[in-house]
Amino acid sequence: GEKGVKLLGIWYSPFGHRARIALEEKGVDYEYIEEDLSSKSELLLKSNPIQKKVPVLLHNGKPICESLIIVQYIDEVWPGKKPILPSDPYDRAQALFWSDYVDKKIYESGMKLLRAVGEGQEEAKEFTENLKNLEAELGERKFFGGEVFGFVDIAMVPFTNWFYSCEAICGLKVDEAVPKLAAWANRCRERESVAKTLPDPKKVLESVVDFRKKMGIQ
Ligand SMILES: N[C@@H](CCC(=O)N[C@@H](CSO)C(=O)NCC(=O)O)C(=O)O
Repeated sequence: GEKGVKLLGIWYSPFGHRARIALEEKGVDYEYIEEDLSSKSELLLKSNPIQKKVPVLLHNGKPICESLIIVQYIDEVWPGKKPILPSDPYDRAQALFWSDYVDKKIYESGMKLLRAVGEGQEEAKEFTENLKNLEAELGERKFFGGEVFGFVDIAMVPFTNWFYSCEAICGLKVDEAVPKLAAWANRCRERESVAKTLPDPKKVLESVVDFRKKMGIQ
């Protein structure tokens, strides 16, 4: 296996899951290091002094920060099998557009929903609309990469772990709202790289409930 590959992460972070799924897809041996964000390690502060966030990939002692940049780096350093980003410039641009969409629209509206006070109907509506745009982009394809489980698939699949919490907290039935996207999520979750990386959605719900309690959200 590859010497000197470490990933700093935190168990619940969809951003860290992206990097782990990419490493697993490429068959790269790596050491996973769980971070404690309540008292950040020297290694994290030294490796990512600007953002002080996880994930951080350490490759031969050199840090790479930001999850989508880490995935792109992994794709370039271990090109071998299973390309993650398309080689065609136009397809690449579309992949970067939709992964950015996940980062901005899906993540932010999803977080607003998980933090919603009361029924969260407005937040659920916005989150659902954003999911519908993704579903339209997927269309009838197997993956966002077409036949290939690629960059946008890796960018988005960790956030499907929030669907269970969305239903528990505000009754949003994602598989009814976006059935084709829900089917895509199930296809992805059958992959070993995803199955061994994503935590149990019930455990994620516990941490969301715990977070809401800490924030005094009813
Ligand atoms: N754009 C970045 C986001 C990483 C992030 O928010 N990481 C969080 C943990 S997951 O919610 C984090 O490290 N937070 C620590 C802090 O904000 O102090 C990426 O894609 O890697």
